[in-house]
Amino acid sequence: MSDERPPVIEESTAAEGSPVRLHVYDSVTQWVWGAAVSISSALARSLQGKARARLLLSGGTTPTAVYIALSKAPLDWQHIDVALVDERWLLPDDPDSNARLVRESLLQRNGAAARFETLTRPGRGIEEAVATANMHARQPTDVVVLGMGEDGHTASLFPRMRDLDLALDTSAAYVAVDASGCAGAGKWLRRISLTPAGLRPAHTRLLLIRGQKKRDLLDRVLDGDDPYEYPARIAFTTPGAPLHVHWCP
Ligand SMILES: O=C(O)[C@H](O)[C@@H](O)[C@H](O)[C@H](O)COP(=O)(O)O
Repeated sequence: MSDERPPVIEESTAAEGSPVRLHVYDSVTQWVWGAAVSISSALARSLQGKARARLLLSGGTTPTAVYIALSKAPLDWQHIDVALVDERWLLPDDPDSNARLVRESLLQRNGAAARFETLTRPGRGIEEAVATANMHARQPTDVVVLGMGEDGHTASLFPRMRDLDLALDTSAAYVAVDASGCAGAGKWLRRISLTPAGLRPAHTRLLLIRGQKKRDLLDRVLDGDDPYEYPARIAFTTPGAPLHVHWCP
């Protein structure tokens, strides 16, 4: 654990070099639009320099409104590849799958033109699904949108999860995980998750959180660097782009 907290700057015009930049909004509406504009600007910047941009999205309850707002952005969506940060071991049309959430929120309106890669497919075993995800992950990732659970998990990396060390240390972008015994995983114990190695190449990293509980948790998460205590720490301890945290009460 480090003694020093990473510097946090509570405004969007943060100084260069800070590993964590906190964007604070007064209302949910401002948060939704602020986060959506940040994601769409990052994608537009990426598309200025190359033919395709790649966006990785988390599930959970928090980001839906942001994905709906983002789906209205006037982007060159047919040149954007959308994939998932993590997935429960469910078929993509399952109401509890992250694929379904992204399909119903982002892949609508302008966003309907994006190319979407699910992490699961009918008839495919979990190791095969992970191998395919790792093959897709060879394409450069531009933007990663993370969430954080109340136990300090991010993606599907849960505190005290079996084989968390392997997931944290692997050079693979995705791994299959077994979250047995992790209350934060709910009833979805088998999952596929992005790893720090998968996060590392992204040019833009965002963490979307809301509410006082998550803000207090964020303070604890930022007050150290041990990912075994709070796996969400990989969001700012993994070398690479700074982490933009978008928060509102
Ligand atoms: O599929 C998942 O479970 C997510 O990708 C997960 O990592 C999510 O981001 C957090 O659990 C936060 O979820 P909430 O927004 O619901 O708190």
